[in-house]
Amino acid sequence: MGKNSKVAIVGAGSVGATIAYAIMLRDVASEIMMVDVAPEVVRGQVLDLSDANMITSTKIRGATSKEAGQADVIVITAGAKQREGETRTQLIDRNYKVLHSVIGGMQPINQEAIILIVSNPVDVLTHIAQQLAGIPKNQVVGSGTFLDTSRLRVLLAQKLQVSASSIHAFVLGEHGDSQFVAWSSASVAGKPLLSFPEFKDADKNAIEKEIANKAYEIIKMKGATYYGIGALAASLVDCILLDKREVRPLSVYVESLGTVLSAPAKLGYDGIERVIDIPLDKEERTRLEDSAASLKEICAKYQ
Ligand SMILES: NC(=O)C1=CN([C@@H]2O[C@H](COP(=O)(O)OP(=O)(O)OC[C@H]3O[C@@H](n4cnc5c(N)ncnc54)[C@H](O)[C@@H]3O)[C@@H](O)[C@H]2O)C=CC1
Ligand SMILES: CC(=O)C(=O)O
Repeated sequence: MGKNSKVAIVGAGSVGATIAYAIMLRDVASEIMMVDVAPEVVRGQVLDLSDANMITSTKIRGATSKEAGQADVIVITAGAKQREGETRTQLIDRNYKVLHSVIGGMQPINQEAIILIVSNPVDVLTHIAQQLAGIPKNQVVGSGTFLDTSRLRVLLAQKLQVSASSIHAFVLGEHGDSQFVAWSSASVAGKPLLSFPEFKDADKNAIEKEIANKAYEIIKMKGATYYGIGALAASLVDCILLDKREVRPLSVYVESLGTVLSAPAKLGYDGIERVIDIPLDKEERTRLEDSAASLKEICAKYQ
């Protein structure tokens, strides 16, 4: 743990609190500051989370937006969540306003900070945050399709009976309905995934649908998703604070497509240090371009 590794979490709802909890259990931050427009929620979450302080050194407290703007890592989870059947992009009008007020309230933001956007629609909000934050673009990143990729690897791991971390496969594009699986580059130990006998008759479309629908399914059953993103976002915070340079599918600006969407990117202390141009076949390239076009159309309304 760094001596002064301060994390701010703006939005102390289910996702914000779960990320805070996962960061505390990893013991990688010296302090977590929680911020929300609802002061009672912050007080309640801080009291509850502080009960874990016997087994973690990460201190937790409520803070102002200005204090949050001076953190090393600022995680934004503020805003509306999907209701049953609602898409992520349908949240844009509400969450654009929230993002505007969150970023405005933190100004001037620490020039060295890394901002991690989690609120949805995450790719569009990351693009907007890159324009509003006043810090270099590569220091503003979204959690993107990291969650979908985890869902995919867990499912593939069950089919292959290997650990999910031994599978190299990415969900790319939008963290949303136009996402796709980069099957042509998926592998285990360098062997193409689709050449394994377990995948000989696999219905790739059905797997893609299952991954893309998982959030809708969970929301239908319990109203929200937060454990998966909590664990994964905490691992991204860890990756930044410890300069791990892991390659993760994150919402980043892709120069060749002129927009923000998920691509494999190297994440470390300085934020996004490199975006990797993953090999895609013709169909996957078309799906990436289609995903970019749909995101650009939404972003254009908020320039
Ligand atoms: N990127 C991803 O993979 C995932 C993203 N999400 C997204 O995370 C967001 C949060 O979801 P939940 O925590 O379940 O919602 P929630 O309703 O439990 O919490 C949202 C919190 O944001 C706060 N808030 C609203 N406006 C604010 C402002 N201007 N400043 C500070 N706080 C403000 C609310 O008071 C509330 O406490 C949603 O947009 C959801 O779609 C959720 C799961 C996965
Ligand atoms: C809500 C959301 O974005 C997810 O669980 O994928």
